Amino acid sequence: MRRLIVGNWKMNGLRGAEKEITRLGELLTPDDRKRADVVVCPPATLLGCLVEEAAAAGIELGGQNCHIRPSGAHTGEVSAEMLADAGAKWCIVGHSERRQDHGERSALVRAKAEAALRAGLTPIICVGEKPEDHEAGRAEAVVGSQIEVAMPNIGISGGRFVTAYEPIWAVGTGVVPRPSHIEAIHARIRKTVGPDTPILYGGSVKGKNAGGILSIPNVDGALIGGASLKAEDFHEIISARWTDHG
Ligand SMILES: O=C(CO)COP(=O)(O)O
Repeated sequence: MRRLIVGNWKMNGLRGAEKEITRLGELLTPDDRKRADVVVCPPATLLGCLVEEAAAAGIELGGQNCHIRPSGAHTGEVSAEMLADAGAKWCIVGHSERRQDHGERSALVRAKAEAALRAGLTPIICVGEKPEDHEAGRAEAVVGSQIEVAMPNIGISGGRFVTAYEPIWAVGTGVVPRPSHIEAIHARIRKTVGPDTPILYGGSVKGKNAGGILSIPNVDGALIGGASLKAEDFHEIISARWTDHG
């Protein structure tokens, strides 16, 4: 089965980043393209600059966040319509850095996912437990309730969405959960989202561990931070060998 590999550049990238996209396009082999769909989510300021290079490289673009309204008096915000207008096809919502830094809760994340759907974008809904929840053995319960609340109304624009499990203690730390942990949480998410919604894993995915992670049952792709910034590193992940779990 094809995997979905998404790069989240976070607050990184200035003009000139086009060359990373072009380089990635050069690195992707026909076999890579057969095995994976590739999406890059740069800062909103770069979307317009990267559109041509991304199209030439066969890569889709996404936003990293959106407002719940299409337009209006919301200083400093970017709407899903604006992201779509700038060339995005996807939008990350509910990333743990937004939940932590901006107090976003799952009900707001759901409203953002629905706004993305109304704008014709595919939302990538992030969930994941804090270190203290993990240590207390509450990961499954916490993630289960996050996804139950954040899941959009299926009736909106066909309702296609993607989920991403990113345990906060694994984001940017170099620590990766045991495969059995990832498997258990993905199985819990699957129960809520059903068989057709891709579930990505995110948190310290690198070229070296990507094949193993992408071989875990119910891991349909990966959401990558640091290792998506350089085309070579990102390509190492996309070209990793995984085994299908049917
Ligand atoms: O937050 C992430 C992707 O959204 C994961 O970040 P890292 O890959 O840098 O751990």
